[in-house]
Amino acid sequence: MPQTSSSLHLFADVLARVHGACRALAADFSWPEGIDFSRVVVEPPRDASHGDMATNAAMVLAKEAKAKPRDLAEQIAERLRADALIARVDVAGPGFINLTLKPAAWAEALRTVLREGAEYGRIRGGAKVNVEYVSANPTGPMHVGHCRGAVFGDALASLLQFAGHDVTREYYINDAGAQVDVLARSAFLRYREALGEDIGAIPEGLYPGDYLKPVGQALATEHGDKLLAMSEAQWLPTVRAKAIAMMMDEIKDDLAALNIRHDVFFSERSLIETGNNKVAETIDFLKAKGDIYEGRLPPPKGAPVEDWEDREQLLFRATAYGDDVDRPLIKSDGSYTYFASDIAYHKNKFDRGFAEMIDVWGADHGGYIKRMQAAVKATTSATGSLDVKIVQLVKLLRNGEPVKMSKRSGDFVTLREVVDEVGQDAVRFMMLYRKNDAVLDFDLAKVMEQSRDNPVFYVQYGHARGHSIFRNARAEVFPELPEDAGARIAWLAESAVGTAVGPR
Ligand SMILES: NC(=[NH2+])NCCC[C@H](N)C(=O)O
Repeated sequence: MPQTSSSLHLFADVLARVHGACRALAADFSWPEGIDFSRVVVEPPRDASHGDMATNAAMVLAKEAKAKPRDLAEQIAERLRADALIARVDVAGPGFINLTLKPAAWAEALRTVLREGAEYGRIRGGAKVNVEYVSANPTGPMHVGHCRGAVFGDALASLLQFAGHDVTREYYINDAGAQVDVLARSAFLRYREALGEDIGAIPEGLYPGDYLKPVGQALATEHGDKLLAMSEAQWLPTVRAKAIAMMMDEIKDDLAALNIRHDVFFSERSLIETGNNKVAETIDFLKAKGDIYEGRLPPPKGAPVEDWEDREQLLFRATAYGDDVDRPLIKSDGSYTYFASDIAYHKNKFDRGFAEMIDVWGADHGGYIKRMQAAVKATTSATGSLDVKIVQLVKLLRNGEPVKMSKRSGDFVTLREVVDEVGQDAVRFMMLYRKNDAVLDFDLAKVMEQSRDNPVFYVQYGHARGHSIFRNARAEVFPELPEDAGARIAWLAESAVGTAVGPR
């Protein structure tokens, strides 16, 4: 993505200075060509008393620079000490470098924020980005796990959009696998129930939730008892289509309750339409490139692998693109693997103009990342990129106790139940409260409390306190500080705020 920031972030600025120091050393000491500086980071130090920022530069570059991390750190530190922005440089531990900036650097950063106002953070010349998130299977209402991916993906898309990218929010509907046939059979049972039959307990292996009752009723209204006379092969496509449509309507409603709206809903089934089979096309495309072969997979070494079969089969050469094993494309029953369709799907995104793709997936998809990235590399000749964000599980609690399943869904607590109970804002806030890759505790009782243990309340409290700071400033320090927010920002940008934040 373009990096032409109008207001270089202070951390990015300091990182550029660290890179500069390393590049100068590379020239002076003739380090080998092509050293990868991308692992160098500048972050807040773990302990604030160590300074404003810390960098791992010496630690990650030492090997290639053929120096001891500690010695290299001293050399980098020496150069950074000459930097006008930096007040103090300390080498710590095995070779960390701690930096303290001059107060003027922070004051200038604040002034930039004030000057740019609501435009702060935008870039020029954004890219077309596709963010795929939620993509929950259309087999029932969404649960709290989906909720986290939904909010995270939506916030990420909004952020990219604000920054200046041309963002498309997309949902992949998995409407082609075995699970939607199970959905159809479950709905058919509810249809018989709606016609007055006593269906007894829902058999093992079918979806038990009450949410399929309306589907059964709708089918009965639409078809009367006509479907009863048909064979399963005859009624299944009709029942499946109806059930999927009704599930998707429900999912869209649930998402709307969180103020989430996707631009594109992409059907997996549309990829394998007769006469327009994108999966077959993609397989041919990869075959022509030499990325597909007939072969046998070695038995998995560690834990059992779900799709391993000891047979000669069609394989994608994923190992040529960074994956651990080659991957099956066609199952023993002749149908495509989930992965085969997904390759065609991502190729389709690329063909629609999205070289930048981001997928937000649930915690159970961790093992699937490498193969999908390999496929994107292969189908786009490495001109497209796929970034995958995994969202970890949410532990739903009430006063510290795990919340049990709900009746409506048959097993899980639905997203709707949670939103209805605590409201959209609290849900959205809590879903972003921890990093996406850390497990999250979400206590339904706590988010309603008026206490400092409740982060939702605490942020609102912080907002109120922020206003009282301006009120006090006006009363005691700057009587001329405007009350109107816009005028206040303009005044602060022009004022001697540098002296106000610096040491006196
Ligand atoms: N392109 C993808 N594979 N997206 C993720 C799909 C997630 C899948 N439907 C699930 O519910 O687990």
